[in-house]
Amino acid sequence: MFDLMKEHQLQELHYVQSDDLNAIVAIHSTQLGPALGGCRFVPYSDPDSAALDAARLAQGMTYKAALAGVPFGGGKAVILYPEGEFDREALFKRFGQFVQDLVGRYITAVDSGTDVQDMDIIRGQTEFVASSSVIGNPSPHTAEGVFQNIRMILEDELNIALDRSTVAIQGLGNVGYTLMEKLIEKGVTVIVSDKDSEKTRRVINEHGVFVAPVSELLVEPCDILAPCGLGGIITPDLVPRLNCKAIAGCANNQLWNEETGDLLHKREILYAPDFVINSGGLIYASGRYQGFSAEQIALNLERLPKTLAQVFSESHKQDIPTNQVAVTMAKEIIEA
Ligand SMILES: NC(=O)c1ccc[n+]([C@@H]2O[C@H](COP(=O)([O-])OP(=O)(O)OC[C@H]3O[C@@H](n4cnc5c(N)ncnc54)[C@H](O)[C@@H]3O)[C@@H](O)[C@H]2O)c1
Repeated sequence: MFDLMKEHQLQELHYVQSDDLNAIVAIHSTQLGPALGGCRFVPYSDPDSAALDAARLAQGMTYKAALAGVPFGGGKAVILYPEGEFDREALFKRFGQFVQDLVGRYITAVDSGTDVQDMDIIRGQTEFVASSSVIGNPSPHTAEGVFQNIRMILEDELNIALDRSTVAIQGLGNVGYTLMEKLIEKGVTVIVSDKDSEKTRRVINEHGVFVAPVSELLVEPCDILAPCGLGGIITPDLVPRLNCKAIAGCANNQLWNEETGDLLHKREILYAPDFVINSGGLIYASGRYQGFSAEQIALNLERLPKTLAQVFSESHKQDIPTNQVAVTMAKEIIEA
């Protein structure tokens, strides 16, 4: 446990074990404000993998908040999937009490496997929750941020018009599906894939897009590969087989490790660090939590491609990988 905290520079790591709930909250930093981050509810092979995921995601949230200019730190919660039948309402009620016990050092929100109805249950137990059915789903804002960044990469970095470009999207969930719709609307050729065949059937029927097999999507020839499923999918072994010019998607922690960023840099594949481009949902949720107007939130969202352009510019200038540049920029903001 302490090794994990040291490796990911965690400020705090909280566990709860009860009949209704086994969960972990990782707080990476509260330097810029309370740690804000989603509550993930997906199956893990074992509790250690869940804790590792929470730690990595919390660290990413700190960098994301710093670069998005929001006054929050980074945290993440993971609820371990119960074996067999379970009472979802009781589980999220107990989780809400767990969040309340942290008295505001951690603020929760939706993430993979949770929805705004779950957040409403949590809200019954604590005020420290930045999502609800009234606030709505942050995912469309994440999708809009990723779309604006993809547009910037195509037009400014790759010199390719949107309607002459091809984007391959892995994962047609809350964000990936909306991103696909936005790209299609602008005339982009879209290739998609999802492990859930119901979702791919739906997009074939509704949009007639090309669906690649799950095992092939990452190596499909395209201008931009947009990972929108889970993290850790860009591995060192995959890099030599990639057929894209840039990688820009919403999934958190896309790179297997830091070295993967070096390999992408050497292959001249432009990597848009996930925590730089997927903060639209955070900007929205934190803005609503602070009582900002829709106009103010929209203005904050517009800044995202400028931040990414700054990361690319430093990476070109210093000849270092974009992931390293982005972490350095985030740390400078936090330290300042
Ligand atoms: N929702 C947000 O606002 C938001 C914000 C920031 C980051 N993210 C991150 O973006 C990613 C997607 O978020 P979401 O809310 O759309 O999740 P989601 O659970 O709604 O969708 C993920 C989709 O990806 C598919 N998938 C997973 N692995 C796959 C694979 N290997 N190949 C093909 N399909 C695969 C799943 O079947 C699912 O349809 C997650 O990593 C999440 O942490 C989301």
